[in-house]
Amino acid sequence: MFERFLSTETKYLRTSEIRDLLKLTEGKNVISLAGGLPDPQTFPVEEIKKIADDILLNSADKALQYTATAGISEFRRELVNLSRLRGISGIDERNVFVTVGSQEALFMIFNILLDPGDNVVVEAPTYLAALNAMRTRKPNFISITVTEMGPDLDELERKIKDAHSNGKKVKLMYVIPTAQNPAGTTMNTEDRKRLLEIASKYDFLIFEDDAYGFLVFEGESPPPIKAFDKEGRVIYTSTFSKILAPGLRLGWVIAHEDFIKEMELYKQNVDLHTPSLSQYIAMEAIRRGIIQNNLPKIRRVYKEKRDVMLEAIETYFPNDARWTKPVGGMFVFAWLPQKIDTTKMLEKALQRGVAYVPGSSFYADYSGKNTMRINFSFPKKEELIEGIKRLGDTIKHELST
Ligand SMILES: Cc1ncc(COP(=O)(O)O)c(CN)c1O
Ligand SMILES: O=C(O)/C=C/CC(=O)O
Repeated sequence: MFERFLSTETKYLRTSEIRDLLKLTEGKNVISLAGGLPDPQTFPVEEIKKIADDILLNSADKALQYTATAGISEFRRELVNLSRLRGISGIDERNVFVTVGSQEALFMIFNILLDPGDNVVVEAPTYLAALNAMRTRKPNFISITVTEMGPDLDELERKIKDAHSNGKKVKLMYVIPTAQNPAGTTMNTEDRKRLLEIASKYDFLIFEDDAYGFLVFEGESPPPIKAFDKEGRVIYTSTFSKILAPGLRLGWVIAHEDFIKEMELYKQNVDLHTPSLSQYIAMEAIRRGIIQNNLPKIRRVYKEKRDVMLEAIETYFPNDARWTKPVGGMFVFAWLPQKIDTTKMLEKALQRGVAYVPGSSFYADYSGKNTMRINFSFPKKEELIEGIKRLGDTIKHELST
């Protein structure tokens, strides 16, 4: 009925397999290894309740009111402090912008920057909801292979030189340097600095998505690329979804103040401002040290769950499968024998009571047909084992047909 009335951009929208699977498996007897849901045991429920009570007692007139588009000033100042914990310094509140989850930041930033045909570098694989947000802008994707060390920078430099020799300029690179979604990879500091040098040499922007920056549970979490950015070339985003609660729908951007002004102009037309109450809750959670004090527990829970999943994969997956060993984040990415199409196999897995995200959605060109992303943060440990067993049985049956 509405097809003929839809805008061109709307026709480019693609569904999120993650969101669809959340809907499909909700309330069903299926062990979901699909969505990257935080473990509810990591939510500081009592502390949030106390904060909400205090806010509504002392600041209801502001916390329930319209507030500034860029974010509440006091909160933006607290975000400067939280970002300092991640190693980002030399900024003030004029460089900080608050969004409805970092997903809103993704959508806004791509819409502010990208024109049809712009050359955009992405990792292969990368976060599928970022690809979907970019697709409506109809860019030209340049995909860079993700190795165990993160994006292959030799391949990157080669492809950029090639683009330049053909008169093509690269607009930006979208990169997840720490505990990457879906691959789980983490770039070392040397490669982060090298990537920034390449961006400066060829004059393109870096969009650094640091959604899991606080969730490295093995070794140190290297400083974000933004920490080395002296030119204002890096647009940095992060989120409270993994360190406080995703239902608060809170993310933030750190960028040159001129870009923040562009975001303010854009967001006035989207939703006026980010929910005031959520901002007040997160601000108090930072001030009271609740986030900082909860991080060790979150990291311990996810490291233990990662170990349970990796052990189960070793036991139940076929020998010719391979998979990542993430040092942080919430996911393992697996490559299965070439004959398997994980998108086609999903229905059979669901019938056996397990869900995962087919890997091809994480590739700009929908390649990776034999790959899958499996989540370890949400299911209980015993469900992780049973889910991987069901998945292993599904794969072995697929291989036998
Ligand atoms: C890499 C990445 N970026 C952004 C997001 C969006 O998260 P949110 O909107 O909850 O901040 C996610 C959520 N899983 C993610 O994995
Ligand atoms: O699983 C992911 O990567 C994203 C989770 C957020 C969502 O539920 O869409």
